[in-house]
Amino acid sequence: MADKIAFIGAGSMAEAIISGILEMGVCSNEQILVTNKENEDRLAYLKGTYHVQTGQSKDNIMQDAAIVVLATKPYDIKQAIMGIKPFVKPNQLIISVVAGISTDFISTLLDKKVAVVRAMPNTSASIGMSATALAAGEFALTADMQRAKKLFETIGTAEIVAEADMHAVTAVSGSGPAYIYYLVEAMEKAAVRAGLPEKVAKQLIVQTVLGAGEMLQKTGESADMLREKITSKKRNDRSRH
Ligand SMILES: NC(=O)C1=CN([C@@H]2O[C@H](COP(=O)(O)OP(=O)(O)OC[C@H]3O[C@@H](n4cnc5c(N)ncnc54)[C@H](OP(=O)(O)O)[C@@H]3O)[C@@H](O)[C@H]2O)C=CC1
Ligand SMILES: O=C(O)[C@@H]1CCC=N1
Repeated sequence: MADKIAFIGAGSMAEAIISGILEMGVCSNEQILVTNKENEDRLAYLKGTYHVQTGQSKDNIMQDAAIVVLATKPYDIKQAIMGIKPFVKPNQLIISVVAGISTDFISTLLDKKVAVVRAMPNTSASIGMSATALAAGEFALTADMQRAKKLFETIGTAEIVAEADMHAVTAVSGSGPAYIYYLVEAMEKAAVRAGLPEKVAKQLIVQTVLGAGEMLQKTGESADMLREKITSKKRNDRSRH
């Protein structure tokens, strides 16, 4: 894929996708263009770290982009769309990763029959391990969905779902890594409290999380079956199977 990709929003999610697609060699650094609202330090950081093109001119950022990724917080999306609206071209593919914002809302604001795809990746995109769900907007054709799917498959897995399911996806896999990190934080604190050196505790916990994830994937066994193999019953409990 040699398309130029413009990012409207330069936060955690934009960085995770940028880092992932560069790592996977989807496109070159110069083919990634990034803008934000006002934070120049953030753009300088992204330019310095990933050697991507950055700037505040929405016109320049949008000019040759084949794909435009909307990556602002939900409460900023209206202003962000109004900022790029004059520069959106009919052949551009708009991909929004913004939680809770429908493709209809975006299309209505753009007031153009341009393809809009809603995506819900997660921050593991930065290491090529995102679980992404995609939903088609009214003007997104099968070819647009395939293009979006191909892009997100370079940074993990990608599933096409009904747009009505996107709220559930956001809770499950979009926010999913946070549940795991929260669990790890608690395990680390408990391990140190129980006397383990912090470094040893971290190593044991990370490997445990990795191993459990791989067990779920490789054995195909259900989570409750796998859990039961660990949570030994009392000696006289015969309900074990
Ligand atoms: N973080 C995550 O794990 C995931 C996030 N998402 C979704 O991705 C979106 C972005 O989240 P996240 O990256 O965490 O948020 P951040 O707050 O880290 O980044 C938001 C970015 O949007 C920019 N922005 C705000 N207003 C405008 C504007 N008018 N024009 C251009 N850029 C603008 C901000 O710029 P400035 O700093 O200058 O204000 C900032 O760069 C959210 O909608 C979220 O729901 C989806 C999946 C996972
Ligand atoms: O806080 C948010 O907006 C997002 C949704 C998915 C993960 N975090």
